[in-house]
Amino acid sequence: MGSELIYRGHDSQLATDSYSPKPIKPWFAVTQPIRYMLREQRLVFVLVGIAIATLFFTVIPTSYPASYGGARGHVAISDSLSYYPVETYQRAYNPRVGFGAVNSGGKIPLGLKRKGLRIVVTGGAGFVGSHLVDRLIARGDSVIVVDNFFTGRKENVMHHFGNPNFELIRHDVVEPLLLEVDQIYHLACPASPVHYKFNPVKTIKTNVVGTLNMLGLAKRVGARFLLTSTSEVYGDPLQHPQKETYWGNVNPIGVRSCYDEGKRTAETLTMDYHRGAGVEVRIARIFNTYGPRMCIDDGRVVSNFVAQALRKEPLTVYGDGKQTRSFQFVSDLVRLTETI
Ligand SMILES: O=c1ccn([C@@H]2O[C@H](COP(=O)(O)OP(=O)(O)O[C@H]3OC[C@@H](O)[C@H](O)[C@H]3O)[C@@H](O)[C@H]2O)c(=O)[nH]1
Repeated sequence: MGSELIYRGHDSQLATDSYSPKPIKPWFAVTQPIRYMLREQRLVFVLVGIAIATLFFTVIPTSYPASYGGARGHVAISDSLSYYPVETYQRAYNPRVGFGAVNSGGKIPLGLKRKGLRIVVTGGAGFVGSHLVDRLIARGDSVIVVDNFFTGRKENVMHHFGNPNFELIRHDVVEPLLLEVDQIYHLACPASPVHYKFNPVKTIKTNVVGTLNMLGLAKRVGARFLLTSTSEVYGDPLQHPQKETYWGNVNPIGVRSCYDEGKRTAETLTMDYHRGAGVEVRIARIFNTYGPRMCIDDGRVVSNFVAQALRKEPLTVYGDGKQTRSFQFVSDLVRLTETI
């Protein structure tokens, strides 16, 4: 039995001896693809192709609308909305900057969508604010509404509840607030004379302290800031229609001055943050606006007249009835506010 085992061992040795491994590839087989690339200037063509592709994706601007990019231009807008065409403050580098440079340099390859902005809208549950929120969400941005619900209503923004791009915060802008955002639309303040005269000290505090807080936030996070001001900065104007260069005729101690002077101070603060701290700003002087979601008890002339007409009551004209106003529909206002 033992010899048999020895014999088998010989067999297996023989089998091992007869094994012939694969011959190792010669060196030229490894270098063959490289030689192939080097022949007939193929490598040159590959490098030129890479260079063209790089140039195409980095230098050629994409086809975004002009309203989203580039430096500030003078936008043609109606008499009912005015603003200061302040120069764009160009930051050295910020991948999440606002309208001014969101797509500068055409860095977004073709076929990719614009990245949505993070925007806070103060007073976003109000009449004008809620329409602006609708617009911003429709174009793909993420919106945080900040509202104390003094005149704003949850019903105005309820249709966005459950949308991941929408958040609602009950907050009064006279208290500081820290949010990481790209843009700030600062609308928070009662706008109807009936409402802003209800608590005049609170009105001027909202306009001064509230605007200071929001400008401080804009400076801190590098956000673009838009102030909704008012035609009332012209006071009892001596020029008709009022040009942006007109400085107004305002009574500093009148019953409307909490709003008029409050908004004038808010404009001053806005320009000082722009000049002194380089915050990118816009100011929209909004005239008398009407449209859906306006409260029936808003107190302004359009809602008052509509309510009285529906009740078949005579329309009440205050004073001598010779006063004039510029009126605009809310969707026109929102479209223009978004553009500037
Ligand atoms: O029932 C009314 C209400 C108002 N009026 C008159 O209609 C004119 C318009 O008054 P409104 O109350 O609608 O408001 P105003 O135009 O004075 O200001 C409004 O427009 C500009 C916005 O920026 C302000 O926020 C807003 O208050 C005023 O002369 C007012 O006296 C009436 O004759 N009857």
